[in-house]
Amino acid sequence: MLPTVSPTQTNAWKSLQQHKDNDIKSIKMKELFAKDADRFKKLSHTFGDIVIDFSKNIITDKTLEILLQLATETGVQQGIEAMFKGDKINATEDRSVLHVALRNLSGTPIYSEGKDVMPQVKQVLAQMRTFSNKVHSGEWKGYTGKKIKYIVNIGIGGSDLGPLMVTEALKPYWQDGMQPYFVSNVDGTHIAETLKKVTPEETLFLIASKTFTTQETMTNALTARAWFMETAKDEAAVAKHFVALSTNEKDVVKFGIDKANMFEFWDWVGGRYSLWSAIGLSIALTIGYDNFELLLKGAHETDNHFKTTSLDKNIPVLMGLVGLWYTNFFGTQSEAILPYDQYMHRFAAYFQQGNMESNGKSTDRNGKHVTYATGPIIWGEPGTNGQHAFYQLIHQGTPVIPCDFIAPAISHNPIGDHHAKLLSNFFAQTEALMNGKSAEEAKAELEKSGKSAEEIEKLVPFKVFEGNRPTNSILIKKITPFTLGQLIALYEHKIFVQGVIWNIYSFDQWGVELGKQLANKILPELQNDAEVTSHDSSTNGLINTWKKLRN
Ligand SMILES: O=P(O)(O)OC[C@H]1O[C@H](O)[C@@H](O)[C@@H](O)[C@@H]1O
Repeated sequence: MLPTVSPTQTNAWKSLQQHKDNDIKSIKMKELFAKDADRFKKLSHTFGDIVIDFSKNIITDKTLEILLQLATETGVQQGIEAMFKGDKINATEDRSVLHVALRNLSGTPIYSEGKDVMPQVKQVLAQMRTFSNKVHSGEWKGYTGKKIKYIVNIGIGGSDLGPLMVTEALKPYWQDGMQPYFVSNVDGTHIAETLKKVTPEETLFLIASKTFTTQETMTNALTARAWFMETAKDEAAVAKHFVALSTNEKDVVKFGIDKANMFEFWDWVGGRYSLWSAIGLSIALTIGYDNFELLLKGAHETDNHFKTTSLDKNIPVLMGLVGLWYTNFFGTQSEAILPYDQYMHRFAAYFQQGNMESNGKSTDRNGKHVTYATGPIIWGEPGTNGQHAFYQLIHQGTPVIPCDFIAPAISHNPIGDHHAKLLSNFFAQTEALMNGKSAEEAKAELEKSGKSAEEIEKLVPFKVFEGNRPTNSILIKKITPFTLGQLIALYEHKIFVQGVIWNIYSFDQWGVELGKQLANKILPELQNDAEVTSHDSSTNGLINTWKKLRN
């Protein structure tokens, strides 16, 4: 089970507060670099083809030592063991948390409630392999005998963001002739625009929903089915074009999808951790099953590292601790994820759910309201686009925003000097964020411009960059299915580590459930023109105004 230690009650927490006030408050990272030529060597870690550099953080040896003490005092090691041995660490839903089993291709058993889950995991993987291969070879045919060309994944949240992010990130691995689309929004525009691009004879719809009850997904699925039937006419054709990825066999069958066309997963797979499960079928169909398996293998490599490496060398543990240092001791509220890789343009959006749905909690594992900050706001866009949009605030704004810079060493598109230019920006940004620009430097620069002394004096304050803004740099040899799997799992476990320390439950999402219930309550009130009076005056007013406007 997970420990229930309140982090603020630990000795380490108090030491960290004192350390921040006494040793760190006025420290500048650039001084730390000036003092220690080996800082990069000491604070960067190599994990296969990934190098992660923590050195541009406002940390010293002592900071790390106390942060590690915090991890020990709050039972991070015990938490890791509890997850891997299938304890019901998602206690509010009474479930194990075993996404690590989905990528365990090692042959060792993993247990949930005393039962080895690996046979069923392997069975579904085999089903996914056979199915993907049949689709790619053309053995699986549409109802008119045509080969499947389009994959439309209908799902939302965890049943959408992961496969969407991964298929985009791995576009160079797309199988010839396969085109995936992802429909998530209940806004009819999403499905309507997608259906314009596909043909009923050549499209496979994957209805992806863990619960198979999510309003958006069910609505889009019914619309897709009706659109398909307009052309196909024959109910029997549905079986060739609709498959379900779900834990809920009963509702899948009720929807009209044959049990044989269902790819199962289990309640110990959280939605936002499910891309490794049957939910990844769109990935396997897009990049080929073998590449999907490499993605799993990469993640498994991270799982092994996470499970067996001592805390001081454990990369997800360090990622978690360094992040938490700013959240709890510098009062930062957000973290930016900035991939310098256009293919990874949905990576930040993916971890927005991954992180914010997991650690956006304010009740601790003792049922008490927390007295400290928990999960940060996650956001980000690819570099260099972000540089021309929001980096201004990161450089000179009032909030401090710790950033993760991610870049591949080798581009999939080595055109001219594009990649060197991209990477020059990647390196320059973290350097500039760390060094900043002093008034003297700004003045010296302005003096070269031929401006008058008075003009220079006026401009200097605007040209000053405080610097000392923290960044992690993650350099990856190349974005491949394997390295992407490694990277995603590093972030997943970082979130877990922070959740354990914050003494919260990272694997439920009661905050999302409320919205689902409320929308269902209002829907019937929208079906007629009668005036609505059952809500507050704002909600009534808005509903009644809408009723007038729509006519
Ligand atoms: O796969 P489902 O069951 O359709 O859920 C889709 C999403 O619904 C809610 O928003 C949450 O529970 C998410 O965690 C989940 O990913």
